[in-house]
Amino acid sequence: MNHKYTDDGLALHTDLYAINMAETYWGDDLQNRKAVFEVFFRKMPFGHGFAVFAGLEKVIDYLSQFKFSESDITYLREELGYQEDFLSYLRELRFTGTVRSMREGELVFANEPLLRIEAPLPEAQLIETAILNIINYQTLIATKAARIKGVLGEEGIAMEFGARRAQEMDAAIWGARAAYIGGFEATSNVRAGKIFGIPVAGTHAHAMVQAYQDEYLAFKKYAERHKECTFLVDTYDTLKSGVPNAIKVAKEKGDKIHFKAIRLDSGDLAYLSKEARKMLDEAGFKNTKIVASSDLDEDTIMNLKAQGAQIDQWGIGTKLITAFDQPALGAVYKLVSIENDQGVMEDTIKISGNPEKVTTPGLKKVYRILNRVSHKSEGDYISMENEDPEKESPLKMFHPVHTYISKTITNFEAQELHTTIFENGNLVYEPPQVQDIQAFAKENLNVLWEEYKRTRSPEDYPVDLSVTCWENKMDKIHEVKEKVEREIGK
Ligand SMILES: Nc1ncnc2c1ncn2[C@@H]1O[C@H](COP(=O)(O)OP(=O)(O)OP(=O)(O)O)[C@@H](O)[C@H]1O
Ligand SMILES: O=P(O)(O)OC[C@H]1O[C@H](OP(=O)(O)OP(=O)(O)O)[C@H](O)[C@@H]1O
Ligand SMILES: O=C(O)c1cccnc1
Repeated sequence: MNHKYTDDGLALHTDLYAINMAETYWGDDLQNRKAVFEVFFRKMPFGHGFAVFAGLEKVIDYLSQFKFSESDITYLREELGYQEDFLSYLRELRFTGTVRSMREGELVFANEPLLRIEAPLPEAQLIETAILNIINYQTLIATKAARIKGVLGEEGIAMEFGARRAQEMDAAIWGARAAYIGGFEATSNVRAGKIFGIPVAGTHAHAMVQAYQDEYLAFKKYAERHKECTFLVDTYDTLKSGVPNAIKVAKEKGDKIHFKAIRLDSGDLAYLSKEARKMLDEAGFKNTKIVASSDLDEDTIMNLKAQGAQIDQWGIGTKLITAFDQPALGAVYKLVSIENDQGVMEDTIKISGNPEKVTTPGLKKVYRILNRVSHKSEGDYISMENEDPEKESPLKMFHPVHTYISKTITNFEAQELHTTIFENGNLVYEPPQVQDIQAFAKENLNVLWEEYKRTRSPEDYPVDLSVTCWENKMDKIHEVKEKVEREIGK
């Protein structure tokens, strides 16, 4: 650790190039030039049919506190050689922009703006890394949790057990919250419980049985101090020793304890759970539940359910908290509009050989098109800022790349998905409690057809552009191409 500078702020939680770009703009007197950036991802994570947006609360904290501290300024001066006049500018810098965003728990899809940031150019540039860092991780984990919960259904209780395997402490904390947003019932992470007010749950480890070197004694001692008892039964031999010892202690203690559950953490979880269930039932403990853990994910859970495993509660760590099968969401932050020398906003575009990677220029809005008859979503619709899809009936929806895929909607409601979070630097949004966010995410699932919710090969959910938005994009592509040709010809 470099003890020369205190770590007392988050403004330096950025990539060096952002500071160098900010310096370039400032040096060119562009520090008040308005810019608009959008955050979006290009591919659905885990091949899932929907993603669950999370991270906004942390983005709000970050932007509210955005400020270079004196030690940040000293570091930039002494170690990186930035000049005094630029440092004076940075010292005074606060976030003064306007942010429109999806709400946490919203169902989101590839290629639609999750957040829109309108701010003076250097400010907007400096905050890119932190915003992506937050949204990429939390949305990924909330989506993975929703995917796992989708396989478990209402009756399968999901507990987040990942703190020890998470990519560092912040990931454990915010991952626990994201998992809760995605539908998990509890976390084993006590600090996350304290910070966010989410339910905490847990059992005990093999170490306790090893410490007593006697399984019966370990369970008995635990039961002397705890009314609620879940015994881990696989330290020596699940069926010959673990389950019988748990039953023995529960019988001896009678009403003094609540024999809540046993936990299985190794071996054939399907077989062991079925056998353990029989033993518990025969001993009169029909209400005692079975918890399973051990490298679980949605595939293993599906498999175990198909085998008739008698598991009521699921402890899920590594594969959830590290988003094991897809460790990055890949959300990006792209400039869509910039003020010109005359003070007029001009749309910008980033061209790519891959048509799916060409950005969509301009200030836009995102709507969910709800069919008034089925009450299901027809897809999301991205329009230019000044358009109102409800004024268009019938509404033409078409695939933005394969334009021949189209449909016409008549009886619909267009629900705008973005909410204003900051207005000229002022926070105008009150973040909801995480319980309400979880309920909101669950409720949102009602508008999706089942075809988008299945774990394997879900249908592609439509994210379409309005005709005006699409034409604007095509015009911009031609404009940029012509300009490049002209430059080459010179
Ligand atoms: N019946 C089953 N069907 C499919 N997968 C299962 C079944 N039972 C267990 N599994 C999964 O198989 C893997 C078993 O891993 P492994 O054999 O490495 O360890 P283990 O049995 O848990 O023992 P230990 O923890 O002592 O290494 C885990 O991912 C577990 O979730
Ligand atoms: O398998 P995961 O999905 O990551 O779930 C968390 C794992 O953490 C614990 O194991 P660990 O070996 O760390 O400790 P223990 O002694 O409690 O089993 C627990 O028993 C689970 O197996
Ligand atoms: O409470 C448990 O059983 C637990 C918690 C974290 C990791 N593994 C298990």
